[in-house]
Order: sequence, then structure tokens, then C-alpha cells
Amino acid sequence: MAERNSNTQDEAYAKIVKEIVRCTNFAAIKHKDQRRKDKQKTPYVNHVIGVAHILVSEGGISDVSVIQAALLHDTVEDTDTSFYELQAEFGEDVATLVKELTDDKSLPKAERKALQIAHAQHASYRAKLVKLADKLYNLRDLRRATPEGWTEERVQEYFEWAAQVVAGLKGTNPALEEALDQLFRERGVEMIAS
Ligand SMILES: Nc1nc2c(ncn2[C@@H]2O[C@H](COP(=O)(O)OP(=O)(O)O)[C@@H](OP(=O)(O)OP(=O)(O)O)[C@H]2O)c(=O)[nH]1
Ligand SMILES: [Mn+2]
Repeated sequence: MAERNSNTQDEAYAKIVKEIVRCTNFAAIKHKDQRRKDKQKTPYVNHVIGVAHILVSEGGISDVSVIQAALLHDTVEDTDTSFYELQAEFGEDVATLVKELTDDKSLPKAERKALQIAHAQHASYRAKLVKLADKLYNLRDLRRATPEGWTEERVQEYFEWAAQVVAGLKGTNPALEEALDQLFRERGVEMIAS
């Protein structure tokens, strides 16, 4: 009986590992032609893998759908991927989460950015986790390297905007919020809820 239990557990575990690797591979293929905005033109997929890594290593998250949503969070926004495709490949749960994380790129940029601030506090707990990790990754990336064509003023504005978004995500994950707080303090940026 003990052996049967352990076999069942091994199978469930193997299935999860396989799903996460399949999802990472899907993201890598979808983002294959996309690069980050840094001088070295880092592959874009480094970002989504990094966001998933922050969730597991710093956020203590082991919810498989959340990790998958982190890996897929920019596929619809930035590639030819549809929600229908995500639903067929990874199920309703993951597709719905990605939907929550997707900006409407047909809107003017200023409106898109304002909507992120306005919507943050209404997001689901699981979407908030990915949003926190996404902002943490991007702010650390800004500290590491300035995107090509960005002035110091634009970098500062991104920090200030991100602080307003993060203000709406409070009370979600202490470790991620503490890491973000630290970055904002370093920059002299205040987190004020709108
Ligand atoms: N810091 C940094 N960001 C880069 C780099 N390359 C690409 N990005 C992406 O650029 C976005 C931030 O740039 P913006 O000019 O503010 O926004 P936009 O690309 O959506 O127009 C982020 O999108 P996002 O992930 O959808 O997040 P969010 O800004 O919407 O929260 C980030 O992932 C880079 O080298 N450094
Ligand atoms: Mn992102």
C-alpha cells in the first residue's frame, strides 16, 4: 500500500515537472524573435523565466498555475499567441490568469499605464503575485542596465509609476513586497496608494 501511494505521488510529481518544462518551452518558442531593450539584446524569454524564478525562490510560491502564468504572462501581449491557444494548451485556469496580466496594446500608452494603477487592487490574489514579481524583475533589470534610448528621467518615471501599481498590490506576499520596498527606498520613491 505504501508503495502504491509513493508511485502515485511520483506520477503526480512527474506530471507537474513535465507541465512546467512544456510551458517554459512554449514561452521560449513564442518569444524566440523578441529581445529585451538592453544594449546586449538579452533574449526576452530571460524575463519571463526570471519572473517565474522570483516567485519560487523568493516568493515561496508552488502553485503550478501561477508559475505557468508567470512563464506565459507576456505571450498574448507581445506575440501572436491567443487566449484560445493558451486555454487549449494549458487550460482555463492558466488562460484566465494570463488574461488578467495582459495589457490592451491597442490603447494609447498613457491610458494603459493608468489602467495598471487603477486595476492593480482589483486583481485576483494569484494575478497580484505575478504582477509583484514582474515589477520586481523589471526594476532590478533597470538597475542592472538602462534600456537603449531611455534617459535617466524615464527610468525614474518608471520607478514612480511602478510604485503606484505596487501600492495597489499590497498585502499579497511579504517577501516580494519587502524586496520592492527596498528598491523604492533606494531610489527615493514613495509608494502612495492612488
Ligand atoms: N527594465 C527593462 N524592461 C524591459 C527591457 N526590455 C523590455 N522591457 C519591458 O519593457 C516594459 C517597460 O517599458 P515601457 O516603455 O514602460 O512599456 P511598454 O514596453 O509596454 O511600452 C516592461 O513590460 P512588461 O513586462 O509588460 O511590464 P510592465 O512595465 O507593463 O509592468 C518590460 O518587461 C529591459 O531591458 N529592461
Ligand atoms: Mn513582464
